[in-house]
Amino acid sequence: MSALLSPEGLEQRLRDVGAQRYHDKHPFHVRLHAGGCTRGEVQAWALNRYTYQAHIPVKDAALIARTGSSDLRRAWRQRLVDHDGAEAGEGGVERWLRLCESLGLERADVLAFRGVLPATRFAVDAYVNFVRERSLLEAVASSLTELFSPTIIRNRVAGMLANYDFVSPESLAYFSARPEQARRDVEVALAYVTANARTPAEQEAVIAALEFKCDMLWAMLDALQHAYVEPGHIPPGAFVPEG
Ligand SMILES: O=C(O)c1cc(C(=O)O)c2c(n1)C(=O)C(=O)c1cc(C(=O)O)[nH]c1-2
Repeated sequence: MSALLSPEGLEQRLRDVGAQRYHDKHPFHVRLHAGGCTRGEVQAWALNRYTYQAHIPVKDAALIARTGSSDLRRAWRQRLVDHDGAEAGEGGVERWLRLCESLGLERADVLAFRGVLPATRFAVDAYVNFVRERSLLEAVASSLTELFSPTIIRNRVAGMLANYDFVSPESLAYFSARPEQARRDVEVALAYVTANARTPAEQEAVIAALEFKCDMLWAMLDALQHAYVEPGHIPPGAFVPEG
């Protein structure tokens, strides 16, 4: 039986999970950021990642529906505004669609999830179901990959702007707001987790939830790598790059 960790000790264990398993280390991301991807591979990444983006507010709404705490609902609802916008035509999901369009994808195809890899759908569904079905503590903890997202986003934007002539600061506008939003999201989630994981078993469940989330993000990139890079087996019905 493990000992009860201090809040700082728990945070350190969570940071260790990211250091070992976060998707910044995945070969597909390394290739994407270093300029090694073809335009078709970048399109496939953006198209598949749209599935994740579109379901983030679905899982956040599911989490809000599960809590009896006004404080948690009030803090968490900002995420819905960030992704869905305060008005139609605003917000992160819309900005991700514009990124896809700027890469030459048809908006209607992206919105319909046309050509998305089966493994992307399964991974994203697993995340939404995790947040619906596991304890509220685990659901909150699973968002904590955002501890690590500001660094990968900074590296991605710098790398993609330096290496691809078909990418512009406007096309990457999605990422401008994210580091600050992630910092605020993490503050809420980390405070919740450290206050509510009060037994060694609860702390282990929090750590396992973050491992699950890292695995899910990793699996999405494994699917992209397998389909579009090595060995290049595109599943039936999935997006086929031109040329
Ligand atoms: O670009 C990235 O690598 C990255 C990673 C993550 C993440 O770690 O889950 C998120 C995002 N971006 C992101 O933009 C985002 O809105 C987001 C929400 C969440 C979440 O689990 O609630 N993760 C992430």
